[in-house]
Amino acid sequence: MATTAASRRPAVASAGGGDGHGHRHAAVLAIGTANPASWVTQEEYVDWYFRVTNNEHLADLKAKMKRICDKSGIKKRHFHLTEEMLADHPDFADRAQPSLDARLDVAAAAVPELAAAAARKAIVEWGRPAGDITHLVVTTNSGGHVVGADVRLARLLGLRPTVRRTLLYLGGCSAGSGALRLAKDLAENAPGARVLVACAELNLIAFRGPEDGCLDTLILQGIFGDGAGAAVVGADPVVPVERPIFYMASASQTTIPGTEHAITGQLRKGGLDYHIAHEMPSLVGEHIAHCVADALAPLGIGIDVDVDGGGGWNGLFWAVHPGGRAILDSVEARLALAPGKLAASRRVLGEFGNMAGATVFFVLDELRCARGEGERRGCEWGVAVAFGPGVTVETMVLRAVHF
Ligand SMILES: CC(C)(COP(=O)(O)OP(=O)(O)OC[C@H]1O[C@@H](n2cnc3c(N)ncnc32)[C@H](O)[C@@H]1OP(=O)(O)O)[C@@H](O)C(=O)NCCC(=O)NCCSC(=O)CC(=O)O
Repeated sequence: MATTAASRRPAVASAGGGDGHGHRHAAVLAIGTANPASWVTQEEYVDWYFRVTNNEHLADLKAKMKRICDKSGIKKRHFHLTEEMLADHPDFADRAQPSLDARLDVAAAAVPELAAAAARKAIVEWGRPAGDITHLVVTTNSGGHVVGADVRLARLLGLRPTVRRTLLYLGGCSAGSGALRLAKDLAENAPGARVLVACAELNLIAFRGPEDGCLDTLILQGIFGDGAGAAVVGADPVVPVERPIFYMASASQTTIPGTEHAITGQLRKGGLDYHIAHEMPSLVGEHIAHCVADALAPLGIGIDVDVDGGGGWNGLFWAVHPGGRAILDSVEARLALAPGKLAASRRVLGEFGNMAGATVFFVLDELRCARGEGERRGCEWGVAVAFGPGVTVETMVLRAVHF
């Protein structure tokens, strides 16, 4: 008989967010997001991109880029990098030029500022003073400094000098989920801890003009956008001030053997040189079921994927990293998810593109606002899944407080 998450509650979970054995689960207590003010519609992007990089003569590549953008499921993307900035830094469009120093100089100020915009919203929602934050976890793919974005962010927010900081660079698109996993561990193991997690991503670190023979440049420039997300994480919420949104029942990481080649990147003189293999959508589709099943099993949630065409997966709500439209399609097809189950991920992809590690905060924010809609209705339990270099799959099992 099929056992679905909808029909069977985990034997080990208690109402207060614990595991029934005195171990308290951390909760996401607040979420904030932010984007740079300037944005380009996906419809206009191809003309914009080939014009500002002085490559309008590359007609074939332009036509291919148009096909990619048309099929991307993206409506607009926000960018810190503007046409004016590119006029001052034409070297950003040519990765043969030594532009890394200039890119890092821009990112040094812009990353903490964008992260602070998201974090301020999270702190306001949290309802307690910034000085009550005990730990700070900051992650970005757009940086390489000491003193880093964590110190600057702590200063911008007025955090205590004793706040315990962790800075994570170059974690790819799974970085935000990895940071949340770390926050969960900190919150559950340090009594009274309140962990601020922040991630800011700027496309300018990897921006480059189109090049013959490097087709993943088009993917990179065609789907990635800028954004920042933040969350406050803590166990044992102080009611009524703190209002949990999602309890974090478990968080796990899997590295898919033999896939190190699939997503690679390196900081080079011309910026972050990032490559994404064509097979990412099928790779994700192939591995998502066992990663999620492995994460659910210890909680006593079983999914029988062989019954009802795999319909058991519909008993969960889903926060899948929208790495690209084809990735969401692949997950939806493999898990036989009902239409609308990935609507939060698709809305975020549509409004902002793939914001790498920051994206998970946007998807969780969408999901908690989507109470009446198909993706959440009736589902107490759900999963957040993100993919990054490794290939890494970060899986977090969540229990929604209001469902
Ligand atoms: C790019 C797409 C929107 C295109 O849509 P479709 O696949 O439906 O359309 P399509 O097959 O006609 O593809 C349009 C054109 O793009 C080309 N194309 C597709 N994927 C490509 C890739 N990865 N590299 C190079 N070219 C690619 C196709 O060959 C085709 O060329 P032609 O038209 O000439 O035949 C989609 O494939 C997509 O969403 N891909 C997922 C992108 C991805 O891997 N994202 C993960 C980012 S990594 C991440 O999130 C984690 C991290 O970075 O850490």
